[in-house]
Amino acid sequence: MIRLDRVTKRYPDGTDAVADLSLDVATGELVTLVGPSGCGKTTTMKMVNRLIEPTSGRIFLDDEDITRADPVKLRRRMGYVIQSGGLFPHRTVLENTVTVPSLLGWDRRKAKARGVELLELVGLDPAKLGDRYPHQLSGGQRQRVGVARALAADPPVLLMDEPFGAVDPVVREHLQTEFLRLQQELRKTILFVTHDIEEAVRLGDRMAVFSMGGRIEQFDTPSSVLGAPANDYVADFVGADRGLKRLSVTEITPDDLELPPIVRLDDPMPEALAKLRAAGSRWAVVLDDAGDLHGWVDDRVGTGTVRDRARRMEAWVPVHASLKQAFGEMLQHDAGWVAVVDGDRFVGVLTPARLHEALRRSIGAEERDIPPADVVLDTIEG
Ligand SMILES: Nc1ncnc2c1ncn2[C@@H]1O[C@H](COP(=O)(O)OP(=O)(O)OP(=O)(O)O)[C@@H](O)[C@H]1O
Repeated sequence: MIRLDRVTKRYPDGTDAVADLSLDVATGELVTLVGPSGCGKTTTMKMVNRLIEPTSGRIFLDDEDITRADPVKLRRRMGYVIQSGGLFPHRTVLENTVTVPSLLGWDRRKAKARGVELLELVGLDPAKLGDRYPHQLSGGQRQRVGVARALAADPPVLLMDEPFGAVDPVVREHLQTEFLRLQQELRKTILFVTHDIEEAVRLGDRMAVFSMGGRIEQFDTPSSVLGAPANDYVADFVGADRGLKRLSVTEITPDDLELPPIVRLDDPMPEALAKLRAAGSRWAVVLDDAGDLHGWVDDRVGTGTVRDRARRMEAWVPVHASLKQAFGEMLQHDAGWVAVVDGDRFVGVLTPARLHEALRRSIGAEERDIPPADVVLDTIEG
């Protein structure tokens, strides 16, 4: 747990970067700090690992007041990732990754094994990339090495300052997805600075919206910040396209899904077609012998078994993915629907119409403070 208690930072030239700020990050929680350039996000973060000393106030890590802790020892308990990756240019990827274990005096074999494990964890091939130098990597790869390095000594806390800021939007989204998956596994306590509202919404369990002078205007879940901005500043900052941003924070639930007819790979085609016709559907989902998702088959007449005609389904998302992920899959694969799976088990399909309904229900639930399932949608009949 990290707790900032009425922290103020005034720089020697009189700039008030942070004013009387209180904030807490629970163990295993990811809190995003978001706000315009110069609003004091970085100053706030750097006070936590004592790269900057607060003028007043106290900062706690668990129950320890770290305003008095040894900064070097403190930083070993906190991984730190910065925008450019901050890698040492004359050290290889593997050497960069094990910077902290080496400083801690781990023996070389153990440190190397840890480096290899971490590169794999962040999706880089150690055999291929471990001996390269940072300039021989893409921007996205460098950021991943930055994350691997921060995790090397398994610190309980991660401080991340615009870690995905230097890469293009497509790579950024990819890194965010992987990072979320990683965090589900690792459950680090994370303070994450960004000026990108979409990123703050997507990654944060809670988000702190800053205004100039290091003031927090709202500190709440992304869903609440989007649904019920605390004041005009926050409403302006989160922007008019709140509905679109809600796509990122609204999870798919089983109630959103349609259940098309289901056939098996070994079913004879005429039997499968009869099933389709009975259900009034143009296509069916195909499951394999184990009951896992294989793909789909359409209603064109054919002989043989479903196996001869079935096509693989490329567009799928795990249950509890966001509506935005589902929409992204549909666009990427030019698909009219996406399959939703729980592990390998097929749960149902999400169609564009159902996705739209789920989004409207999510907005209605937030506005009226009721569960999404209780929202009654008026529909204009076409
Ligand atoms: N060493 C310093 N001396 C004086 N003023 C400083 C110093 N460092 C930062 N500031 C000022 O403090 C304020 C907050 O800066 P900070 O870097 O924390 O903002 P930020 O929100 O992280 O901005 P950005 O998104 O642009 O990185 C700014 O007005 C900045 O100019």
